[in-house]
Amino acid sequence: MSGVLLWVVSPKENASSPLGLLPRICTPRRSKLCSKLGFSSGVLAYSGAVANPARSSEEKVYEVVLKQAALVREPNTVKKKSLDLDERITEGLNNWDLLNKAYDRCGEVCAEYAKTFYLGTLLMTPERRRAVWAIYVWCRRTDELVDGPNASYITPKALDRWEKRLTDLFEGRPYDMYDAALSDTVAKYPVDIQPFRDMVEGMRLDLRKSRYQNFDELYLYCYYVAGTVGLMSVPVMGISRESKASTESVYNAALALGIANQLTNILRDVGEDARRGRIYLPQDELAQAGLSDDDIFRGKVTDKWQSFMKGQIKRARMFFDEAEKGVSELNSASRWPVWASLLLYRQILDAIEANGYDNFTKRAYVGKAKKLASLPVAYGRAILGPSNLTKQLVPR
Ligand SMILES: CC(C)=CCC/C(C)=C/CC/C(C)=C/CC/C(C)=C/[C@@H]1[C@@H](COP(=O)(O)OP(=O)(O)O)[C@]1(C)CC/C=C(\C)CC/C=C(\C)CCC=C(C)C
Ligand SMILES: [Mn+2]
Repeated sequence: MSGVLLWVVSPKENASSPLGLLPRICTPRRSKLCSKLGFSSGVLAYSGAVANPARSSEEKVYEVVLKQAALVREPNTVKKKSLDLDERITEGLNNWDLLNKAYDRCGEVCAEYAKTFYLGTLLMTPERRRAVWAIYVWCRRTDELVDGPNASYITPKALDRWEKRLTDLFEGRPYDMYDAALSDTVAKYPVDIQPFRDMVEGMRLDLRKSRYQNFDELYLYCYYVAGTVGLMSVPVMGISRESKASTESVYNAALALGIANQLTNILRDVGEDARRGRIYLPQDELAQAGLSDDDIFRGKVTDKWQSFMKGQIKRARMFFDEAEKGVSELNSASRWPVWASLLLYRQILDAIEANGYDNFTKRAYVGKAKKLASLPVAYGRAILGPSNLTKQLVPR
């Protein structure tokens, strides 16, 4: 995989170190829009937000949610050029063969990097399945830019080039096979470029920032790198025709699942991140708990650490709870992989608890037996259709 990423790194940039600190002081506020925004008050309460004229991250992100929901309702407003494959990759093949091959390759990458998820996608219709693979591969490649073997060569300029390439593929000018698959997907489904751009923004943030002052800042980061995945996926996975939920509420749930996954990822990887000089925990909450960066670097499990971790885990679970409300509203064939991924990822939090909150030296993981046991549970939930409890606010 890393080979296909090298193009964004110019030889000149190889020499420079991309890691630097540029902390940004954010000014969150506890929004009255809380319930309207679809965040449980408990979730917001944890953000430690105070009255302030600046918009909170939740509000900024909610604007994107509304935009995505509107696109699904009015798909015709999205005008995309048809796929115009580059000569470099069309030579000797017609577009049809090429596209099938491109999607197959996406499936292979997906199977290699995320086996359980890949198996889940096999339950989806062939069209949807390959579109999800194409999105997965683009996300994985984007993440690899800052997390993969060539990460130390990645500069903001390289990310600018990656974003330019993204624009090109949305306009029907894919650069390589994987891009060609995504280019086709975004032409077929009402997928907007904004969440993709925002994910690249998250990678920029990772290059320049290694501390988060408060939960509002961390929330924005989690949106960029993971909430975006939820917003990208819903138009492809589809909302059930029987669903009476509003489109916004489904997108909100998708966003919440991305945030929950990322928060869990962060809590699992505290030790690993600290060894790279990174602390993805709200600084103000650490201070309130009587903890400092040095405590994290020392990596000793103390009473203070345990009680801090309990609060962080509680918040991550709230986002999972928020996400649960939307899964049943998805198309029936998409529900099982999403339930499976939700149940599996959430169990990482249980594993952190079972490790006595030692996420400095122990890696929390879900064992094979538990993974297997979760699959029929996910299936059971997936066969239950959309709830009748939510009111349809807008036609779909
Ligand atoms: C069915 C399903 C899960 C679909 C999503 C498929 C998809 C496009 C996944 C892309 C994931 C990806 C490669 C993201 C790049 C950034 C990243 C790596 C984020 C972290 C994922 C965990 O990966 P890992 O443990 O390998 O992390 P390391 O890189 O090793 O540190 C994240 C924690 C976030 C992933 C976020 C999601 C999968 C969002 C899921 C939300 C939905 C699919 C929406 C579901 C809809 C409703 C209504 C709930
Ligand atoms: Mn990663």
